[in-house]
Amino acid sequence: MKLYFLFQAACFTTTSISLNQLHGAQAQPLLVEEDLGCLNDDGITSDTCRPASSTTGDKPVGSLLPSHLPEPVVFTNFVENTTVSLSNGREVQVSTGTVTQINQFANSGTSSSTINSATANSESINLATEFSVLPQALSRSSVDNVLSILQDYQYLDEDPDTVDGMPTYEIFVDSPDLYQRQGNNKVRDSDPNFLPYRIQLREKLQAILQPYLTTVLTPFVQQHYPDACSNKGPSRACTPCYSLIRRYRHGDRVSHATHHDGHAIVTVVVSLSDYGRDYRGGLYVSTGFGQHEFMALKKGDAVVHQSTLLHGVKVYDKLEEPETTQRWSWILWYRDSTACADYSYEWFADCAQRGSPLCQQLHSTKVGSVPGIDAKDAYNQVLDLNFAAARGGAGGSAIKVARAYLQQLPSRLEFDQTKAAEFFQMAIQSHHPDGHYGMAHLLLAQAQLQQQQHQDNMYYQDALVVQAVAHLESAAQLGHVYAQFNLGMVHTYGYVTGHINGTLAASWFITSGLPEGYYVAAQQAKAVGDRERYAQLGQRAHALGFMAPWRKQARQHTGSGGAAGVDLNLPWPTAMDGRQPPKL
Ligand SMILES: O=C(O)CCC(=O)C(=O)O
Ligand SMILES: [Fe+2]
Repeated sequence: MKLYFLFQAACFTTTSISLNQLHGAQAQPLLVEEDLGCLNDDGITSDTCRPASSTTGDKPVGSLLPSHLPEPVVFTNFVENTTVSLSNGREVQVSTGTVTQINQFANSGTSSSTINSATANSESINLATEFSVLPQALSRSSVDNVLSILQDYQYLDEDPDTVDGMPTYEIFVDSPDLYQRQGNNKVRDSDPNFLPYRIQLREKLQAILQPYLTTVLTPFVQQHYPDACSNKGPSRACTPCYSLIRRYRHGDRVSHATHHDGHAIVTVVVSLSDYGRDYRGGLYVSTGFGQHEFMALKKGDAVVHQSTLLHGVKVYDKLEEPETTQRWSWILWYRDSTACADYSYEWFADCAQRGSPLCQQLHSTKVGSVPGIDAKDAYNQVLDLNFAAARGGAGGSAIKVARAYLQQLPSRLEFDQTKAAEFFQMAIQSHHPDGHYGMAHLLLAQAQLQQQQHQDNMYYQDALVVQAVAHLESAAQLGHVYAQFNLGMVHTYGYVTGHINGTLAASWFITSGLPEGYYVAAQQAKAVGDRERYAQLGQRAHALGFMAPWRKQARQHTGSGGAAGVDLNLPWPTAMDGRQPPKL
């Protein structure tokens, strides 16, 4: 049953920014088209509505367990295996994989009328992208030599990552501004206590790695992407401007949220660890329906891709000796300039013009740096590009437009919750988990508002809350860590189910892998007197940046993965016992 309900405009004094934005004086009625089964037409929960009858798929809402999350699936869609001769006479084995993003509403045209009207002008949808795997691009002995240099190095960088705002645990081997990082976050590169050793370390690493760059990886990149990398003249040849090594390890960083490498015309990732033996999971590509499929990379295998590949990292513990799980990777970000100048404003301009939604999404992040562009022009282009991209099925752009309508991102768009919900729904159709998270936020804010109006403590099982939790469960299944964290809140406070389940809550908090998740789980362990678990979880929270002076701000910049404007603290109505989740 399709029902419409309104967000009522009201003024509340509240410290929550999101609530101010949702309920401020400028709030308009929000028309959300949702299958909200048990709501009356005026948006009030009917007495007969109970969450037991509410389901996501065939499971009651509130029943999703971390163990239901998909086990790591290995990517197998390789369409070609060939031997490529490089211009220097070397031969390399290459397997080509393809990934197609699938957008249901854009393809079928049968979904809701609001969405169709938003996409009426969408043209052909082409979100396919490919990548190459070069098995054994580095010899195992070279990899072992690299690892022996780094294995015991205790002082990797710990600055906040631009994708997920957690400590990077990486070290740059090379970059155009390696030793001019004063004022930025790579503090150890300008600290005399660390610098002399780092210089030596880099020399040793370069001695091993540079020959592979010169003879295998860069020739392959230049040959494989002629238009991007070799046809623009000698000074515009693709060059490995950034070279860094990153560590993932049980107990500290084990993930890197889903993202596009918009800053690299080509990326090469070389695994320095063995899939299966050292770790499970690892580097994944995000496939058609938003699932993650993992590259079963062995030591020395390289993956080569461009910015259009949606990817991330999630390292799962080994089944045996899980505490020894680790994965190291060598990452190269190429630019199309031998001087490492930034021409990224050119990279996606043409394909964006030709109507590729992904290029439009990526180009929208670059227009501000087009030489000579004035601020107003740039602003309008960013908006147009994101609208076009969203309508073409690029979920990341749909999310940005939605957040702009909520004024969670700077924008001159009028505050409009109906539009925001429409674009969140579009993102959902593109299998972007942030669409679900955004809907959950809107629904909870609505529930919180109604609760305040009605002075009613029964909102923990309100249909709005049920629907929000259903969205959180959908997002959690797609790997959304903020949603997983908030499922921890659901079971800590008994939302929807009416049962407090501390064990399940802790399990969700830990599954999120967020420092805040480990912190709350640590507090729960402390509350039940489990000192050992408290210490262990607290240590993990600390290793991921909890309490670091930059963490909160980094979280605001990165959201759950590289895009600002999403809050970990959802506007929960008060729970059945009158408590409310803390704001972290
Ligand atoms: O560590 C990896 O395998 C890849 C990391 C990554 O995607 C990145 O740093 O952009
Ligand atoms: Fe990446």
